[in-house]
Amino acid sequence: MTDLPGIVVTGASGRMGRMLTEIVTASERARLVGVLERPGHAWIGQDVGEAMGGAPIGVIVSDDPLEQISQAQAILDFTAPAATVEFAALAAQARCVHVIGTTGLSEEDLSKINAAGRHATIIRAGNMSLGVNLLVQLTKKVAEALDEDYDIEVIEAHHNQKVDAPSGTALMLGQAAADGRGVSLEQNADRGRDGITGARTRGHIGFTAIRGGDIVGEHDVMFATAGERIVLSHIASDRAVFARGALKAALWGQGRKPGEYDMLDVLGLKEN
Ligand SMILES: NC(=O)C1=CN([C@@H]2O[C@H](COP(=O)(O)OP(=O)(O)OC[C@H]3O[C@@H](n4cnc5c(N)ncnc54)[C@H](OP(=O)(O)O)[C@@H]3O)[C@@H](O)[C@H]2O)C=CC1
Ligand SMILES: O=C(O)C1=N[C@H](C(=O)O)C[C@H](O)C1
Repeated sequence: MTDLPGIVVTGASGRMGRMLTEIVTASERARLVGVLERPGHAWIGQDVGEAMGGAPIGVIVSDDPLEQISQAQAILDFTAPAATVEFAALAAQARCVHVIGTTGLSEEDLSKINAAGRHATIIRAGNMSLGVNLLVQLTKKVAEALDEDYDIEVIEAHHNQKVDAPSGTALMLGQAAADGRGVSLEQNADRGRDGITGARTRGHIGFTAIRGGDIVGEHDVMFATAGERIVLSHIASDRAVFARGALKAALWGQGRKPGEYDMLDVLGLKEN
């Protein structure tokens, strides 16, 4: 029992933090050794099971990331960019696995995470579900097969509390489309249309973000041309798909050398 990898969940009271805490607690392949929230949070010092409205599980919510991470084999981190950069540095110190689901990371954040990857095993993806990672590979293949007569549009929908747009998943799908086409996403992305925009630029990859209610996460990649449209689609209806993917990544990362990996590595979907 005690040789199971010890997992710390960050942002425990968040939508994903709660789901991750439940999934790790129920797992027979890992043990929950710590949960984190920010200093001053109402949950600090409480048993996380009770804080979530259930029975105690013997894990107390802490605001001390250094102490928690130093006793763990992996951190599951779905929080916010500033927190994730801090946790990556601590994961590097502790030489452990850092599974990053946080989206909305800036180039500066990414370069700090990359530096942490010299000592930590970092697995980062804007979406940890099997379905979306398959969709990424399908998008690349369809984009490879079609020319610029097909306009590519990525449409995403999320709940009304989401703070970043386009979603991390939409950016993964846009990147896959750009890779399939052999072009740079930065130079071809069309991320905000408003007013007299002029006609669509041939070859651009468009992004549209819908925010409403409690939508968990929906993504379409549309290839539209005169007379027909192909739409590749994914709907997440339960956050458990992300949490299960994150735990799978943490287990896959055990004993893996430091560096940066993604879910395609974990799921064996990466093409050479
Ligand atoms: N890759 C994937 O598969 C998925 C990624 N995500 C991403 O995960 C992130 C979180 O999403 P979601 O759970 O919906 O967001 P929530 O806002 O519900 O949860 C985020 C949690 O992180 C906490 N937090 C922020 N800073 C710190 C800190 N310094 N120390 C400890 N805890 C901290 C927040 O606390 P407080 O409320 O006090 O700020 C909050 O509890 C987003 O970036 C989202 O896009 C979501 C789902 C799937
Ligand atoms: O914030 C969310 O909720 C989600 N975020 C991720 C993203 O930005 O793509 C993944 C999922 O779609 C849910």
